Amino acid sequence: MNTLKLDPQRLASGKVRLPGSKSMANRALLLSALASGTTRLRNMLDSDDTRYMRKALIQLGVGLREQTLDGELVIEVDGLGRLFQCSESQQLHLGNAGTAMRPLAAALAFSQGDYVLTGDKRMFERPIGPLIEALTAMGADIEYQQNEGYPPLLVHGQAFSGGSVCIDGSLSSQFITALLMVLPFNQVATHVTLTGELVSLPYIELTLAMMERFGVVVERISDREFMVPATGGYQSPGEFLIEGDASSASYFLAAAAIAGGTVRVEGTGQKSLQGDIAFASVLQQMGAKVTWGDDFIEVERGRLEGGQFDLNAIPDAAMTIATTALFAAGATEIRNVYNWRLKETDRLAAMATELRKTGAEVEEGEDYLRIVPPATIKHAQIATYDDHRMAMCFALLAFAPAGVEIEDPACCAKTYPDFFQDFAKICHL
Ligand SMILES: O=C(O)C1=C[C@@H](OP(=O)(O)O)[C@@H](O)[C@H](O)C1
Ligand SMILES: C=C(OP(=O)(O)O)C(=O)O
Repeated sequence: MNTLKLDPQRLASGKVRLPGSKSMANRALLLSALASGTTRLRNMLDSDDTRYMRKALIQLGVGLREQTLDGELVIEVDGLGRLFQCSESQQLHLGNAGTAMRPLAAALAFSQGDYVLTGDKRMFERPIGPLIEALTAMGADIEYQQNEGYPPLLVHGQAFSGGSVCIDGSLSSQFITALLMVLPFNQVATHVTLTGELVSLPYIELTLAMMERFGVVVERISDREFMVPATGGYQSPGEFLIEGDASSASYFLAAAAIAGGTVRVEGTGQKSLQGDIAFASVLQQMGAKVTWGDDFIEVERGRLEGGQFDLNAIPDAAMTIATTALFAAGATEIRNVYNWRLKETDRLAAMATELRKTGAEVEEGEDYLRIVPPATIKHAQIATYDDHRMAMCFALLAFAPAGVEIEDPACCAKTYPDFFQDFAKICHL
């Protein structure tokens, strides 16, 4: 087992230019592939999740050209101006990338051809049933190859039928995102009704904002009803800049809040389309000092106090609050995060187990964690469960008196291959 030992650090300070947002990168790749015209995607993230998407698009016949300019990855995508059409059946391996599996399942359901969508073992445990039900109601023909409701999938491309659909958004917003992104290709405008207790709402806003940049304006009839116009597809905006990843920003901002001095992340800011910038507001509520710019966020240390936070809107950055809680006075309760259980690992169980190794007292509920920090954070060897965010959020224990050891640090490649190099740059003895 490869482990990374982080010796105890005294101070966090410096600037970090963030890698591109995974959520924006995979949406932008797919929208560009389907749009009419060529799109130049700036600040592309180069990580496992975006590589799965890129590779799949190439297999589906999309022309992608890569260039690195001053360290920035730029990808030019020759849009098809239609859905996919493959004469031979294609097997797409999508790793554990939810943002590739869900949107591609929807796009391929109404493309021509037969497709197998497969991935890592964990992907076979992550539900997709509510999306497949909605697609099927619109005419799709999709078979589950192993277990009902889960990938791998066998998709026989079909034409759309009908102009209205309901979709359950209580397990993942990605189902709604996936459905919305394919619907402009329907022959008629589609009335979409969202059912269930909705989760991760800012990601739906991100989808709508990005569809708009590609020429499709979805009408909001109410909080739960949308009308997606039948535009025949998307128009390339020419160039699209992928913002710095706001979830990745959370590790650096939390480091400053815990250890001081001042850390600035660049590439995202108060005008961001990403919901995870709200992480900085949670740090502020805990006592950190936050300064917002249009393209940066800066945090200075404050006296951190725990509290009760409903973090349903920012499930990814919420994991960073769980490790920050070890450095706060009093208990922290992270509420309304049931779908942590459906992600790279069962994050509620994994988080509770690993936090306890530090001496913290942790209560794990069905959809919450209550964390009481220990008097002194103990040295621990942290298991990471092939979950990039477990590896990255526990790096904060470098600011504990005895440091930390992180198992399999390379799993951070899912969204941030250079994370530990960048983290080392803001750590000071
Ligand atoms: O749409 C997206 O880009 C994402 C939505 C969220 O998933 P859920 O909607 O399943 O919570 C988030 O956790 C994931 O990392 C990215
Ligand atoms: C939940 C995550 O990934 P995915 O896009 O695979 O759902 C994540 O990045 O934390």
